[in-house]
Amino acid sequence: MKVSEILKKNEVTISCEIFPPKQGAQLQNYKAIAAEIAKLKPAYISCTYGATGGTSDYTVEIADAINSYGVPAIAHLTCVSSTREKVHTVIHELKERGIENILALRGDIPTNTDFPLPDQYHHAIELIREIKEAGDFCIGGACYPEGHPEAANMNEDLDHLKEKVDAGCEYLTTQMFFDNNIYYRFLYKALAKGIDVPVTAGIMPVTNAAQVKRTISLTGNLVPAKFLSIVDRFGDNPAAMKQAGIAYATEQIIDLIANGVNHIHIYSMNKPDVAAAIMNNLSQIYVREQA
Ligand SMILES: NC(=O)C1=CN([C@@H]2O[C@H](COP(=O)(O)OP(=O)(O)OC[C@H]3O[C@@H](n4cnc5c(N)ncnc54)[C@H](O)[C@@H]3O)[C@@H](O)[C@H]2O)C=CC1
Ligand SMILES: Nc1nc(=O)c2c([nH]1)NC[C@@H]1CN(c3ccc(C(=O)N[C@@H](CCC(=O)O)C(=O)O)cc3)CN21
Repeated sequence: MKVSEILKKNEVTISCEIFPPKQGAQLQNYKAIAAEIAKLKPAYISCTYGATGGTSDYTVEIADAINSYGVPAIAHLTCVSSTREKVHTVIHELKERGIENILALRGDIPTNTDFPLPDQYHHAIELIREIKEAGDFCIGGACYPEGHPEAANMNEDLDHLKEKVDAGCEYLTTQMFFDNNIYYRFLYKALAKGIDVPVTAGIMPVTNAAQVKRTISLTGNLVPAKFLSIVDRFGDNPAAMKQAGIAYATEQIIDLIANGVNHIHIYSMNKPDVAAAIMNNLSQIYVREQA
């Protein structure tokens, strides 16, 4: 099923995100993680492409497995560290396997190579246009409520975002944020630019202290004082930090839904227990059909 169809319904959706195995890791274990998250009945599950050391070779496999568990899959696809040939091969594989949803991304710029390489991709929009040409996919894009760290300013970043939507992005998913006001302000600015596709709110449950550093380096964001005091107080007590991180994410989600935001994307990242705890906290708020 296309994610654009799911997001059209006037109801709350909660989705999850996982990453593929690193080279040499057991694919079967990652499929088992996907199956566990699928049991929670999220609206869809997305699988990253080469992020965090996971290898892009397995994204198609994992997306296929997600679909087989009865949950719509989104395969991420990044282009900046890839050749056109490789990208077209992956698009072809996705089509063959009946994977209808692609999150079209530029991707993080590798630190060990020169950028830009001649004759290669520079921005997500080039990938969006090529996917659109290649078949009947539902295409999503990324957006940055605090501005992309490489963007000169928010205004320019939003102009590029509008171009991505005009090129065929049917929905957008946000970079993680820890203060909902940042998301609300972003929605107003995006609307003012004429960006009127659904913008799913990306929530990252930070359940250990090491993730805080990782998150700041991924996003270039500041984290609010309220969040930092949680890390300060509970960072070296893993069980307490996990509980506090789950509560923080739950509270963010409840505030979003209470204020009319229907679509929440949890960066659950291969932690079925964390995804389950949040879903359980929302059991009367996000009610799904029983199997
Ligand atoms: N590997 C994965 O699965 C995921 C990766 N990401 C990350 O998101 C980040 C960037 O990806 P996207 O948002 O897809 O990139 P993008 O190409 O849309 O934007 C990246 C930067 O380039 C600027 N830009 C965009 N189009 C432009 C144009 N035509 N001319 C000049 N400047 C332009 C933007 O304002 C922004 O600063 C990366 O850091 C990526 O790795 C995000 C989610 C998942
Ligand atoms: N700049 C950027 N690059 C990305 O790849 C990316 C984003 N932003 N934002 C949205 C999602 C979120 N991503 C994430 C989020 C969290 C972890 C994370 O916490 N990783 C852990 C565990 C990794 C492992 O077990 O291998 C880590 O410590 O790195 C990784 C990728 C990938 N995506």
